[in-house]
Amino acid sequence: MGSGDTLKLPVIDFTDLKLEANNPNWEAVKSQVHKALVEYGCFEAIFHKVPLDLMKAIFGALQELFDLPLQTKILNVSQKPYHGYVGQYPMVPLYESMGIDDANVYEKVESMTNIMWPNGNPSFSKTIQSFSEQLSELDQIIRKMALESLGVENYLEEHMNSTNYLLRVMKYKGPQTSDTKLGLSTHTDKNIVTILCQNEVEGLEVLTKDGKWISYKPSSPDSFVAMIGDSLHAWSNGRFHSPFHRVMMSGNEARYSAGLFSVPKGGKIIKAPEELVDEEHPLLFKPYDHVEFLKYYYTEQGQREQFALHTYCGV
Ligand SMILES: O=C(O)CCC(=O)C(=O)O
Ligand SMILES: [Fe+2]
Repeated sequence: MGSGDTLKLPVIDFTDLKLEANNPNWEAVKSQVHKALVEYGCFEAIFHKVPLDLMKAIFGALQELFDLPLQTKILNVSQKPYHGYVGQYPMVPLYESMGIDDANVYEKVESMTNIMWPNGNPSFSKTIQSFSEQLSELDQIIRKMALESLGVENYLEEHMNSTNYLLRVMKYKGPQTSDTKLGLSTHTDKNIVTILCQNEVEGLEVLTKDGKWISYKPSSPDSFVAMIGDSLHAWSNGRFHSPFHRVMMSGNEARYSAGLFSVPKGGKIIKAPEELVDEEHPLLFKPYDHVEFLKYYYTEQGQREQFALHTYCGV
């Protein structure tokens, strides 16, 4: 499995598409989304709603955040596993990250900001909140198209209301060598949909179903990576793929990235709609609670599993 140079993620243009307004391109883009989610579980989205100065501001804010002393950063703790500060892991020494729960809600962001900066930092809060809010429209467009394309749009409202937004921000130190070093280990995301963006330093790689690594290279300044997580894989009864991916780093420069994760709320049971279960598509996963699954995933056994969800609740 070498890194493929010629392979590329599908690119899908969301220009002028809105959640609430009709657009003649909706159907055509929807079928591209469907195809990409079935074949790759992932694609590059061109989405202009996040202005370039907000993109610049977000990477400035990330630098400011990760420049704080470690004693301060570890004060960002969360009840949910992997939602707080993560870093200083011997397996991935270049990596650190922080989670901001309900990042599209100003008061929620502000309470996290005030832990990091006891005297407040409203411009940080505003940047994080507006970025998350603007980008959440892309998440909602993709999920609407995904459900429509499966013919189960009658579940849309329930599906949308059962999630909240976690913004995870990442810093990967440059390894100070031209050799390639592991930034973040191979994994699948556990949530519904992830939307990623990065500063000018590349490193994200996505594994195809037939075992080839695609190195992601954004084709425009308005590019994001959209990716399916295990929850939507399970909910769609396997129709949509959730791809393995990792981050590989080389060189001197730090890589900053941000991911908007739509995450099932605690207590919500993930269960494939009956319309998606039939003789040809037998049920793949028993209904499960996402937060309970995460607790299992972050145990020692869960961490050793390549397909943790299969072991946890596979039929
Ligand atoms: O930094 C990236 O581009 C990827 C991060 C990632 O895969 C994750 O946080 O789940
Ligand atoms: Fe990921």
